[in-house]
Amino acid sequence: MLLHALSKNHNKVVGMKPIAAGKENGKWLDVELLRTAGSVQVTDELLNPYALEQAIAPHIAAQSQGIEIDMSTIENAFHALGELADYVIVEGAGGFMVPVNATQDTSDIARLFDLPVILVVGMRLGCINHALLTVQAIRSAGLQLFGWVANCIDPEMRAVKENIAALRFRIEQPLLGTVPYDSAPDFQALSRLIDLSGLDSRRRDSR
Ligand SMILES: Nc1ncnc2c1ncn2[C@@H]1O[C@H](COP(=O)(O)OP(=O)(O)OP(=O)(O)O)[C@@H](O)[C@H]1O
Ligand SMILES: C[C@H](N)[C@H](N)CCCCCC(=O)O
Ligand SMILES: [Mg+2]
Repeated sequence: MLLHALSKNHNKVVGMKPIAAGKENGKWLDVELLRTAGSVQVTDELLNPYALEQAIAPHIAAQSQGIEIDMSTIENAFHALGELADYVIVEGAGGFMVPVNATQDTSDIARLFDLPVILVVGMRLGCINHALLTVQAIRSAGLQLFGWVANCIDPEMRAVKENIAALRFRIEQPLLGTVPYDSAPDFQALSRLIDLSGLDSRRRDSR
């Protein structure tokens, strides 16, 4: 949805999944989704430098395959994608502070490139605490939270509106959109719910 939303104003957008853990039917789903949503075709080596077999924490999945995740491999791929596209959206794995090797975690990927962070909050009981802790972690990593997305992953959740309001009140950065529960999403159509106009003003500000 983010890639489709960006494509409206920018020709060349690409997704990156530095580390994918877990195959489904022989494929890494996030990698397939990102490849389809991007407007620039790139190799899997750039889009997804680390494709791990098991759907478990990446440092454990990597270790079980005798692989060590090396940030310089991710860095090279990211820079190569940056040459090919106007925007690269980098998807994390499992959250903001998930270990990728003995000393580094997913927040280090964002730090390596000083990326503005988009926090996707899976709306369910416990998400307020989870989201606010993540906002604090983003700040203490020295990164900028660009905005957040409310993703309605639980069709049974009670007081969804009130929960979103509670987060809006407590998170300074904008809510970029609310994604409804949808078991067969049309990402292109749903992208109308995402507002990334702040990215362009951010670009203007930095000139
Ligand atoms: N809005 C939604 N409506 C219905 N199901 C959803 C929604 N968002 C996510 N899901 C389902 O929840 C599961 C986990 O979602 P998803 O894979 O997008 O999480 P993720 O945060 O990208 O995970 P990872 O960090 O591993 O990439 C998937 O089965 C997905 O289909
Ligand atoms: C496999 C899964 N979909 C994610 N890619 C990895 C989740 C790792 C979570 C690690 C943890 O916080 O305990
Ligand atoms: Mg994902």
